[in-house]
Amino acid sequence: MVSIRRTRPYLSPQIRRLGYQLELATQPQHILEEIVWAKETEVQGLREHLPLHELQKQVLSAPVPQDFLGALQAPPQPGLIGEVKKASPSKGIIRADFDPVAIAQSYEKAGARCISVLTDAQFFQGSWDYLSQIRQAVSLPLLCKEFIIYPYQIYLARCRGASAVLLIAAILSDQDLHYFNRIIHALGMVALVEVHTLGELARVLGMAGVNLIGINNRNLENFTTDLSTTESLLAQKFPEIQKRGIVMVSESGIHTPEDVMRVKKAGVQGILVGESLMKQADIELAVQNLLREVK
Ligand SMILES: O=P(O)(O)OC[C@@H](O)[C@@H](O)c1c[nH]c2ccccc12
Repeated sequence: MVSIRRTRPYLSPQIRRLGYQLELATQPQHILEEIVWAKETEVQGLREHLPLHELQKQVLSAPVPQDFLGALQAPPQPGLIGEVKKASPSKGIIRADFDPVAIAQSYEKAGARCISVLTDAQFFQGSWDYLSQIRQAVSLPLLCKEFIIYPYQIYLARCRGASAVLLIAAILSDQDLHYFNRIIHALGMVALVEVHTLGELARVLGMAGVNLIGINNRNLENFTTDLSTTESLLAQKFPEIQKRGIVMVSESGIHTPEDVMRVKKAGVQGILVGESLMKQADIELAVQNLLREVK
């Protein structure tokens, strides 16, 4: 179970001088905590550059989002969400020769249903600009792959052309998850709510209005991936998920056509794949090969 402290614990020098023995680990305990602490500062900077009320005005003239959910519901399944990913904290640079627009166009040509765009600069070498650039170059629905901790980022995603926004259950309280999901829907988008444990899945299923859930196969503490995460979580909650018609996505660690069939059998309608496609020179060919058993 990964738990995070939403902000960096801070003790002023004056308080420290009082000499109480405060058992406070001031270093981040894992990568997710480190990323979320950095986001706090980043969003503060974004707000200074463009205040929320200005951003909200821009939303009014932004184009209507595409149907992300509909794209994943179309046969044959699972549909591919291809991720535009230059680097990650665990792998470093994944693709040195990185042209986000060209990559997105290859995904579209090869039959991906949606595209995931990493917007985090510090840890994934992504960019908010990639989202707008890709929006102009392809017609597929786009997922904003961000560490959302404020509604501000949701409005920004909508302005930059996203149709879906990632919400990570591990970093949000139930209240924030529910509230952010509602904002995303109110803006005409859909939330991909990401879980990686049974406890998180149960939390999310306890919430009304969730219609798209991603199971992350990556262990967030040691970065290993294991597709049995998708199998085991789905097996334990399948009747409820099916009854509610929730669209399920398997995320991370999908490398081969066999992997694709394995998560299909587990019951997902979509797959989110980055690294294994980004590592290959010809992305179009790589997608066609990955999806060759999907009929
Ligand atoms: O590169 P992979 O193993 O195919 O994984 C893609 C995607 O699932 C992964 O990038 C991801 C899943 N959840 C996230 C949350 C934040 C950043 C990245 C991610």
